[in-house]
Amino acid sequence: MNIQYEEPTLSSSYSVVGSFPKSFGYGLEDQDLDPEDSSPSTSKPRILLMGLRRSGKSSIQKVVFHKMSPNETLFLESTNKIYKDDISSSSFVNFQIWDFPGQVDFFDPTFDSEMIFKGTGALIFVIDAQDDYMEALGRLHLTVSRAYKVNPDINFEVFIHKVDGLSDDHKIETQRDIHQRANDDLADASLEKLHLR
Ligand SMILES: Nc1nc2c(ncn2[C@@H]2O[C@H](COP(=O)(O)OP(=O)(O)OP(=O)(O)O)[C@@H](O)[C@H]2O)c(=O)[nH]1
Repeated sequence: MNIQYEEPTLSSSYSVVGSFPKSFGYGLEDQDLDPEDSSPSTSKPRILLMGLRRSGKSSIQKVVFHKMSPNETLFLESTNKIYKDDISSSSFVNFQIWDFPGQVDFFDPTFDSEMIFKGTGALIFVIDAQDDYMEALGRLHLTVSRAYKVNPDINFEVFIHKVDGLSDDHKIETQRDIHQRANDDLADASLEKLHLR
């Protein structure tokens, strides 16, 4: 099977990720660490990748930072625990990406939201545009409201992913609809101060 990713055509507050840069030239080292570990690396700036199962979180991380070809992402297995990846190509580029499983249960007592969200700079929520995104919107709302409660300084980014199967009109309509619904949900919960980008 051959996946073809097209260039992203939209750029606005809601990021539409339609293709992966071919090479970012980062020399990286994979790590599969326990999130509880207290090594000094855990104090690096941290970006969280969250979203429903199969939305494409690991693919984004592998293609952007590990030069994986988009076709190879077809064979990625589902992530079943938090996968911490050190991105440190120089003293200027030095941060961590935490790739979460799609089925994170925020109500599970072992999910330590304090530890996870306190030290986080940005949370990227990935939405599969080819899927029915209503469930993803519910999950987005739950995720950002939980994270905001712990750390209101987090930058929240919504990536509308897998737009390669959509027409240009459909891309714009999907982006507008997701933007509208996500912000309506926040307004309904009196969380207007929380800004999604
Ligand atoms: N059409 C299309 N498929 C994609 C794209 N990005 C990823 N995929 C496919 O989506 C599927 C799921 O990708 P993953 O990266 O494993 O998704 P995930 O969100 O990490 O999944 P979990 O670990 O289960 O939460 C794979 O078969 C990928 O090849 C894209 O931009 N377009």
